[in-house]
Amino acid sequence: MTEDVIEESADVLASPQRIDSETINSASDSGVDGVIVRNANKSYGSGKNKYKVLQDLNMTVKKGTIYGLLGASGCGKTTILSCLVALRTLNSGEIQILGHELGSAEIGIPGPQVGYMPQELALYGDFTIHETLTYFGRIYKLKTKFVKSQLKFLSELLDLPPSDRLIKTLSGGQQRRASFAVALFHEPELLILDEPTVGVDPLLRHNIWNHLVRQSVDHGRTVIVTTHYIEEAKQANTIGMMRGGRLLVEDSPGNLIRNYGLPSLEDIFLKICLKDDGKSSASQLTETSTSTRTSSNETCLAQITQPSESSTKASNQKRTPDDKCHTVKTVSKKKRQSLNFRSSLPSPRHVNVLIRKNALVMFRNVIVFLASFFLPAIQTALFNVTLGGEPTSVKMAIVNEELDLNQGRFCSNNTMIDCSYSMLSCRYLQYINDNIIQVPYDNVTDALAAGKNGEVWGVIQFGQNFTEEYEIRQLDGNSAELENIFRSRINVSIDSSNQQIDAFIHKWLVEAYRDFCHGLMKACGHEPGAGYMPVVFTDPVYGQKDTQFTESMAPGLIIAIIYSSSLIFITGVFVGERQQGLVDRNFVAGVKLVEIFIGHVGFQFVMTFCQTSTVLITMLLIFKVPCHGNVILVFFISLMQGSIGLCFGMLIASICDNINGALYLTQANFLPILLMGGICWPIEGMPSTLQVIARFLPVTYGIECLRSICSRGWGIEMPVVYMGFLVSFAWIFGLIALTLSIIRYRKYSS
Ligand SMILES: Nc1ncnc2c1ncn2[C@@H]1O[C@H](COP(=O)(O)OP(=O)(O)OP(=O)(O)O)[C@@H](O)[C@H]1O
Repeated sequence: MTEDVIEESADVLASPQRIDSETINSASDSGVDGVIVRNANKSYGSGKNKYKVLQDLNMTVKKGTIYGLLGASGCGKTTILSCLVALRTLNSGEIQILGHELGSAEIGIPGPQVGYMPQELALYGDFTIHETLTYFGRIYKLKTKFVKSQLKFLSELLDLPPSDRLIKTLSGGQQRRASFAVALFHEPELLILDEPTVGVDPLLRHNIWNHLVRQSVDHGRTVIVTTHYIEEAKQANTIGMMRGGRLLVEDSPGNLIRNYGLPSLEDIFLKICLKDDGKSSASQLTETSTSTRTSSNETCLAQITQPSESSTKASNQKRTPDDKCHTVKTVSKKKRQSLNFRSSLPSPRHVNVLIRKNALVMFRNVIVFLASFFLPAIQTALFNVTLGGEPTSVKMAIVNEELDLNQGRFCSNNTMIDCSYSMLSCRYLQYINDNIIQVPYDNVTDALAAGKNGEVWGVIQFGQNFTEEYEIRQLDGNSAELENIFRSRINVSIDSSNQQIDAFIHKWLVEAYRDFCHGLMKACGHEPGAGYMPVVFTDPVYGQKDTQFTESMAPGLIIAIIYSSSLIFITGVFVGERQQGLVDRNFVAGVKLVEIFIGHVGFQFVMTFCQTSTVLITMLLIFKVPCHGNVILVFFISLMQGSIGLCFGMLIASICDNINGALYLTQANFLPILLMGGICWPIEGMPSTLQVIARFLPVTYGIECLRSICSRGWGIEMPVVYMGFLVSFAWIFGLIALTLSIIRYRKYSS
């Protein structure tokens, strides 16, 4: 979400369906300023798969009371609770909390005014209980002393294990109690608890309910609680019974028992459900709900006067809620706008707490931490060690038909120094690189068969009178006959299944011929270069002759490694948080989604900074890959490309709801970049349409920029270099804007 909830409230205020001020005032005047839900409708899915979960639901919770929401599994309890804490929005209908429309800046929901316990754990498994509460304490801006006393109090109340135990090591029941402690911890005005007593033994359940009653009676706090243990809900002031997204009845337990003449709430619920089954007309339903609502309002009014005089006094002294509401309601429009604007800005304190949290989560996962820190450097080292080296021990079959021992034609070692034109085949073979192992074969047929069997990489063949034919060809020059040209050739046949080896054999044999010519001309007193082809590669414009493969690949590899490391880690972390409900819990605690975004990107940026440093140290200092340009520019363009990876990772994480989908998209994103970004193959070698697409990839300009700095030594004044920086900036800002829009859209369309 780009702006916080408070800003969202502006939309809600403008909604034509908002509760009119008369309703607000009358509700407020009569003391009904806890939670009011009117005509709530909510659907999931779209098109044919769209189905209604809440149907014209009305709910009235008086301030300072406990409201027990009962209903079968899947009837929509969690959905309405998540709407109350602003995790989801209604399709239509109104919600008022503590006298204000949900989302308005004054009520602090999401934020410190609400304590929310979701059904799932939604706690950081690698945190201890103490760290968990301290983390939320910082989010709520609580004093250390208060945090300590609450930790002690809640540990006793909820029978929590020692506070230095990691959440992930607790039993299911203990984890739920720790989650409950987080909801109670900051003593919020409104408690929204989704099945808090699941997995809790009867004695503890009793304590929990006692605590909730004290919270409502002594402190005037409002509690909405769902439970599957119907009978324990008797301790609530009001019970709402839900079925199929509708509230069938809403009344005090006493009234329900009296009116239905049944001893247990379970029997009453059954009876109401049976009655509901029998009803067919919608008007009957409306009638029931209206009458029960009226009686509920009366009961709650009676109950709100129940607290003892002393406790009421105490609570009034503490905060006089109505006064507070009144004061806030009269805030001027200008002040409200400035409040909205200020609240929409990310809070540096929240961002700081989130970054520290992310660091702690990372350090607790030692393997992930080490991997994210050292993996890029290890990949770089691997690249340098494995790539670029020349192949060795490449076997080539030699079929030399010049050899004939009977005629004294054999190879001797001193053929390289004299000018005699004898056994030139042997002379040439001595110039061949040692990387080639020469395996003699008697005839071409056997040699080719060995090549086909994979025993050799190719065949080098000389004709019977190679030396004589070679000499004639030299003497005849331009008038050499075609037959003579054929016989004076060195025939080479290579297994081209491996392009790299093919290219190396090709290069070595051509080099050997150049050296052979050079040696022969020199020995005969001629100009050494006379026998060689006249195309000469003089000093290169940039780089050096025979630029190493690693050197030419390095810019692309540096960026690919930094980009992909940043992308993968941030995607995994953020999707994981979302899947575990941690993002939702933070959001309800008042953390804006933009702060969560900054928290992740901020922390991962530090990691990207370290990764960029280790990759460049490995590449430039350890493996001494030459860099002719400014190293600071090299560092910054690499860091920016890593930042694009971070932002792309956040974009993927904001789209995907599960790790598998995120991994798939990460992979799908990485491969085109590797193939089309000019890392593996020059863009100039691609079809023209692909060249255009390649230019739109996030790394293409960055790689070109880095290559120009490293290999050409260019500075920021060169268009290729500054374009690399500008395009990277544009990608970063574009991705941030897109991600924040998606986060905002996805939340408010859920
Ligand atoms: N995000 C979602 N997308 C689609 N359907 C959903 C979503 N969340 C809930 N539902 C469906 O909406 C219905 C109501 O779900 P909800 O979680 O509100 O029920 P519940 O009363 O809280 O159930 P339980 O008591 O089992 O927790 C269920 O059929 C559920 O499958």
